[in-house]
Amino acid sequence: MATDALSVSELDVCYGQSQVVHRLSMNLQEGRVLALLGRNGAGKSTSLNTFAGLHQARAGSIRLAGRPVERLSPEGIARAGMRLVPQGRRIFPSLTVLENLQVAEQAARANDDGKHAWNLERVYATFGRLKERMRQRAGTLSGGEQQMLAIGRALMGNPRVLLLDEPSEGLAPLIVAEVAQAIKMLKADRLSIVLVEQNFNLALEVADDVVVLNTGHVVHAGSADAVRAEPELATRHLGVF
Ligand SMILES: Nc1ncnc2c1ncn2[C@@H]1O[C@H](COP(=O)(O)OP(=O)(O)OP(=O)(O)O)[C@@H](O)[C@H]1O
Repeated sequence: MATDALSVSELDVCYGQSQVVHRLSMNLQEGRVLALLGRNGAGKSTSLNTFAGLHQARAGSIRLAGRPVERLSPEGIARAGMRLVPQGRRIFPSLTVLENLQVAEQAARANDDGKHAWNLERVYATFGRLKERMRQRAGTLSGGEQQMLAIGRALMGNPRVLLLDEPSEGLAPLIVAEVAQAIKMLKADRLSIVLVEQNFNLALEVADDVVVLNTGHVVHAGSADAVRAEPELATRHLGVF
């Protein structure tokens, strides 16, 4: 059987004495999108940040294409092929679109193996809007364009796994549809994606697999098809939908 792109096993994460993720296990197969859902405070961002090395897990393992990464630094994990697009996007607002992408490119090339599957041209081909706006300061882009730029920056590092933390946050419905399109394109490119979302409809539109967290515990895991057929499987844990 093929090795999973990302395999998380029995992960415990704490802030001080307070445990916020309990024995989280999940597997992401290559070229698939796994939606990690849950109410506010369920532990979704904490989980994603732990995968990316920003928090140390108290216990458990995180394997990227079979390789344990839970002891690596965030930079080491990024180099190994897993990139986080954080909540709030964190682009450089005073730099242009092009400069933002170039900074990401330089950081990636300083320590890679010479293979550049993603480059400026390919990012522009994927997100035409970024090409149109390449001389514009990133801080003046719309929310949706900033999200595309944040994803573009991550792609410049040639990830095999992308971690997307609430990409639709604060975006108008039309723009959310563009984000959904972008995620589908990346999936068609065989990227493997963990998507944290409050937007249930967006998540179900693009996901293959669904994991629902409630106060840091997995309360549902299964195929997105099953949730599409019976939304109640997930919605009863999500409250607001
Ligand atoms: N730096 C921190 N120190 C202490 N507790 C934290 C910290 N960050 C988050 N928490 C707590 O950990 C729990 C999980 O938070 P987390 O941000 O992972 O949830 P989430 O599911 O991503 O929710 P949201 O959608 O609101 O971002 C919450 O109870 C939160 O208050």
